[in-house]
Amino acid sequence: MATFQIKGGKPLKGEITPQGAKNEVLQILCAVLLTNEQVRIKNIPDIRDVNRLIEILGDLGVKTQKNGKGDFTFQADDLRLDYLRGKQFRKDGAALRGSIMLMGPLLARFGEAFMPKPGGDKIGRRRLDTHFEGFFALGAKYRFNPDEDFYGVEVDENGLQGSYMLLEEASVTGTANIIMAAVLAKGTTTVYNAACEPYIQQLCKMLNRMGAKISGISSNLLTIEGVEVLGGTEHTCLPDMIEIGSWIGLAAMTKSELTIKNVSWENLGVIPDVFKKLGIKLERRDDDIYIPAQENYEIERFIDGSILTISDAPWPGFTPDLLSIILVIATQAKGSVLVHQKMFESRLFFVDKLIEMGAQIILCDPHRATVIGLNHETPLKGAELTSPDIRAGMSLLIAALSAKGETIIHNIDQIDRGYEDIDTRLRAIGADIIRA
Ligand SMILES: CC(=O)N[C@H]1[C@@H](OP(=O)(O)OP(=O)(O)OC[C@H]2O[C@@H](n3ccc(=O)[nH]c3=O)[C@H](O)[C@@H]2O)O[C@H](CO)[C@@H](O)[C@@H]1O
Ligand SMILES: C=C(OP(=O)(O)O)C(=O)O
Repeated sequence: MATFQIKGGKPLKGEITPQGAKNEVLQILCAVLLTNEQVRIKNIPDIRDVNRLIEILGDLGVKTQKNGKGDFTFQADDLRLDYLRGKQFRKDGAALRGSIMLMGPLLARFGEAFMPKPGGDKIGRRRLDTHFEGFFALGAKYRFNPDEDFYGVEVDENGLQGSYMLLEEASVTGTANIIMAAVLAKGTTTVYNAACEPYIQQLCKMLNRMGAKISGISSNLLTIEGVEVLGGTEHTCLPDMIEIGSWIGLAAMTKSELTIKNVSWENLGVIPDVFKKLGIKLERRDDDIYIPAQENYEIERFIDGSILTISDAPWPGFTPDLLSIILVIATQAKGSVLVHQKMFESRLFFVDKLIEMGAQIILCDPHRATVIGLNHETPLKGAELTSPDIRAGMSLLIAALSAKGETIIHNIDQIDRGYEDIDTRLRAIGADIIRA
């Protein structure tokens, strides 16, 4: 398995263009199944999870044509649905989280859908109740008694029927699945407590261009009037906000001057402000983020003087996918912060590795860690580490680039799952990193 060898402590400098958004493109790719016409998608990142989903679509019979870098045309006009019942799909589908979103479009268009228990990061329990409760509200039933590893749902000859649903939680992939099922259902579906991340907004806008009738986009109350058929379209994915946050963190930790190009500011929500609360200076320059080289950054306190807490929440709250990055940056800030990861149970355990590198962190419980910043007075020191999940992996990479000495990171497949060509892009701005 590949590793990264990093010699840290060097300031970096230059421009970075963020890749297309992983979690958006996974939804958008599944939506190509909703029409037999061509769908062209641009700004697709060349990362492992996305490439796997494109392969699954190909095995399912979707015609795939590459027009250029990150630019593909798909056509789902002649599918091999038996692939979904075979052993190969059990293996392929289980390799990533995003494949669960094949279910909604398949159910809507073909009346049945199968799915192995999806993969993705091992960051605690990742239940699927919202997805299934949504399908059941639209009239679907289990095709067979679900076992732990394989699910099947179907709908009778009357097809899916629109209905009202109040989701138990604002699940991102769950909401995407329900929307993709409901666009072809008979009648009107109302989804309250819907997730409303830019990923979901983008999906809804694309579906409307295909002929769907979705209103309430960007709110948590969606109204979807079912239509009989959807047509082709073109779609361009947003820049990846999680990658943008990762670059901000990297700049601060390594005292680097970076410009992040074309970030789509209006889709970043609270992300820039949360980094500013850690004392990081960043400027809006047109649609870019400019981060000057900074010797220090000081964590703010709450107005009453108490220690700052940064926690995750469904959009427009702060995304859980950036908390690991926040945690690593805080290790070299001036001041203290409590990082509270409310959604996932096992995402903070990687702090052990940062502690090994010399960070001052107290893991209070699986959801909360207090970080006492070193104010760049004592650098982290190089270590041999294994990347446990995609965002912890990127955080360790950032720690390594700021650290004194050499760090080796194993299991970098986890990082490649979500960050395109990361070592080449880092070398281009001056990092000393080798893939071995
Ligand atoms: C492929 C993809 O798009 N993955 C993202 C998606 O995963 P995914 O869609 O799997 O995550 P969900 O939104 O379903 O839920 C994530 C976790 O948060 C909990 N939860 C969720 C909503 C809520 O209101 N309260 C609550 O506690 C869930 O129980 C679960 O443990 O959204 C997550 C939450 O932003 C991100 O971390 C993942 O990167
Ligand atoms: C948790 C993540 O991904 P996935 O849902 O694909 O595991 C992530 O992108 O941070």
